[in-house]
Amino acid sequence: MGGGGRGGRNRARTQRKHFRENRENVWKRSRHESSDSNTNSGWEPFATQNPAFDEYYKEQGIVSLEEWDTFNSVIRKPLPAAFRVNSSSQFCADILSQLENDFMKSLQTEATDGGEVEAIRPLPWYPENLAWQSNYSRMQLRKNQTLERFHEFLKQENEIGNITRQEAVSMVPPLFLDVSPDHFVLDMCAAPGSKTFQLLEIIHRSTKPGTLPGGMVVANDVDVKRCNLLIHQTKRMCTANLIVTNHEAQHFPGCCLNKLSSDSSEIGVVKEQSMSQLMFDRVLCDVPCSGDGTLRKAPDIWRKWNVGMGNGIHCLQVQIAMRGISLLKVGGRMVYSTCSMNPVENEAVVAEILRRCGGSVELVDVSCELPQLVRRPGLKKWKVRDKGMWLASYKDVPKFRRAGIVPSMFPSGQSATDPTDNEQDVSLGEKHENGGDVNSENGFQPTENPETLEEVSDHPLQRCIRIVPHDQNTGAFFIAVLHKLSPLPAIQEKSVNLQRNLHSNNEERSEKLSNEIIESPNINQEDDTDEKFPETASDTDLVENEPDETASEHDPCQPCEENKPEEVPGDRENDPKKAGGKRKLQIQGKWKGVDPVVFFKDEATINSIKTFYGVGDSLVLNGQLVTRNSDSKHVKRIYYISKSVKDVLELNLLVGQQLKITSVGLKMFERQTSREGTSTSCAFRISSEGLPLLLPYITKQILCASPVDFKHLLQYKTIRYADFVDAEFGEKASKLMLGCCVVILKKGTQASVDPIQVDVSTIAIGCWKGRASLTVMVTAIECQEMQERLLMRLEGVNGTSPVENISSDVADESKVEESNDVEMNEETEPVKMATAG
Ligand SMILES: C[S@@+](CC[C@H](N)C(=O)[O-])C[C@H]1O[C@@H](n2cnc3c(N)ncnc32)[C@H](O)[C@@H]1O
Repeated sequence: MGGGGRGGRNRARTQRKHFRENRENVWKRSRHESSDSNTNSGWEPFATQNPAFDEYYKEQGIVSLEEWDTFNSVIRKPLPAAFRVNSSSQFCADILSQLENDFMKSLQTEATDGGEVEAIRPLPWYPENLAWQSNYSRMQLRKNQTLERFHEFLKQENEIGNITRQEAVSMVPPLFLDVSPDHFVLDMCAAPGSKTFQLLEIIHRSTKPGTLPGGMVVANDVDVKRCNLLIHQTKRMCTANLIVTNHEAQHFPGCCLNKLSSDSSEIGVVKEQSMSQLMFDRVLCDVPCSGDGTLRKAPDIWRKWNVGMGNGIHCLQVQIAMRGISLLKVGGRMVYSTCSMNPVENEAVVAEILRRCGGSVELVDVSCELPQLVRRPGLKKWKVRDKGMWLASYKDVPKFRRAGIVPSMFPSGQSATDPTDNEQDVSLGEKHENGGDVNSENGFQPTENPETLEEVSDHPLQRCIRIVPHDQNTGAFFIAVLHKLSPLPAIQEKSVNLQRNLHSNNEERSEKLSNEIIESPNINQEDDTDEKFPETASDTDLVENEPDETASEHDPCQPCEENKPEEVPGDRENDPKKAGGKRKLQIQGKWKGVDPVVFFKDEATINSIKTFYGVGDSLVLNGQLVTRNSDSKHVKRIYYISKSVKDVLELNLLVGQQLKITSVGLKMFERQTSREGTSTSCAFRISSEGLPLLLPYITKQILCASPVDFKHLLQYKTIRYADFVDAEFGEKASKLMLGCCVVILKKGTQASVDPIQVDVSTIAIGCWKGRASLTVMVTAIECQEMQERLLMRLEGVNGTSPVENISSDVADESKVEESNDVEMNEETEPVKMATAG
């Protein structure tokens, strides 16, 4: 528990609108143009012709000419809908059983009339049958009435966080990352967050109730609005092991603690710092790209596609990947991936990483991993196209184009000024085929005829993975797995030192900061998810961009990318010296646009919470609670963070808040008020996200209800004490303290007097104990979900439907109170109370 599918709250509607606009749903715009939703024919609402695309990819040989027609027809068909069951959800087994025993059969009969094609099936390469693909596109699911029940199921479970809808091939990179629950993982370009969610599922996969994994995920994206999408997406996971940051990935801070700062007690945060540098066991580098692998999902790309898209983003991709490698621990694994088919964005970037890293990084042969995933080897030769010309080597690039077309785009990666320089890297490629073994003895020789002589890389690029749409009815994807064998070469070290100096400067600044201020979420609900072709972005909020340790002064990629540190004009508050003193910083935090968050250490409040709910010392609260308000008397929400996140936040403080954190922590407590007044002893209620983690530690304000009474609570939301079927339960409830309490569903033979025991199957809800009645405090959708799950479990036990009996037990519905005596007082995230009826 603590991580696992209970979110999807009040922002869902706004965010859904947001999602409707994005690439996932782009086929939908064509509704008026297409009348047939049940077949794949008649699905060409967008112009899906682009001669430049055909010419480019035919020449690059990404598929053989014999396959071209099949490839060409499949990429014009809508993408089948795919989704994944959240392995850390409490209801994972129930959902899998529902898919296998109900939907697999019923959809087959209803939708395909017993036809041969499976309506839904598990993806054979995904572990434990967790990922599924339907034979229908998302739009078909929406429009076809016979599929309505299944569509509703997908929507509800997705909103709750029990499943995640995600393109099948997009699930591949996190699998190759080989993540363990104790890993520190960096997701460099993370929004909108489908892979982050998947990483969190893996991190949380074997977590026991009331515990948290040792690892954590830092999910970063340069785009603030997309960060908000990411935050919304990952909220469904209810995790305390995530930090969301907002940086240019190529300048992601290293948070390197120099000696001065580790000895310093002036900022008084931690004397014994467990980390001295932010390094990761795993890095996911799912970079911005031209996105032509998603043509089936986003047919608008047909119209926009041109060769400049891949060429224009190559350098940024190299820089992000190199920053990723530099933040990777020795022995760690990094996955580089794109949803593009273009070798300039794929193999060329991987080859450049290998060149820059010397022998310190190897491209891993993963042919034995996920054996059921159909994949093709990476290319060893390709060409670059620019301004209507095919270029076989850098030498062919006209001088005036050399700012945009750089050597690393070519298989040799060489500028070819000195043929002897190239001996190690390239060979004559006339006779070589992509993916085959290459003899590199010949060395590179400039040629006058690029049509006949091609460069061929001698890096083992065949170890890269290409997934093409017609192999297993998916989108296209590119994946390369890299292993860091040793620290990066000396040139990289030089830049690390430079970076350390900058950190010292930061340290001076941090002396000016008050204790414990960290950056915080500033959840901005502006509605814009336009997942357009990502441009080379610059983070204008970033005032202290570090030098890219991987981009040396002679970085040939410099011309196509603005990567100079940018000072925001007039951004005085980011500089303590200019900001008018300490007080201002305390209020605003370091980063423009993000509210300050503080470690919450108000002992009186923490003790009141512990006493009220009977939480003992076995749950560490001290040091692992954060808020967004430095005035502890007016804190409204208190967030819980894992030990791993705490360590990173402390390090971040010590290094002068290099991380611009937009979200952190699991909302655990919220200030409570009621029209009836509240108990004076505790001002905070337990939030529904925090309940699973807290549940095993609660010994007071907790009751066990019979299935009948539990169901009534979900159904009627508010029940007077005298009206519970189990009178003893009603009486016990009436004797609780006024305020928040927890009701758990009694199991089988369990008697009311038995001590409450919690395990993974325990179902619990937060309630409000009023003067005359008990009211549930969960959202309408959660109530609905829980009722359905309960129904299934109870039906499963007896074979009959005890729920029908339960219904008949409702002697007098008029007894059920309509009123809701709880008043939610939160500013931005009021829990929408389920209302009776
Ligand atoms: C392919 S998408 C990532 C998809 C994401 N990994 C997922 O699975 O949901 C690329 C992302 O990179 C972000 N991006 C673009 N330039 C960036 C940069 N310089 N640093 C960090 N992120 C960047 C974009 O905002 C976009 O969200």
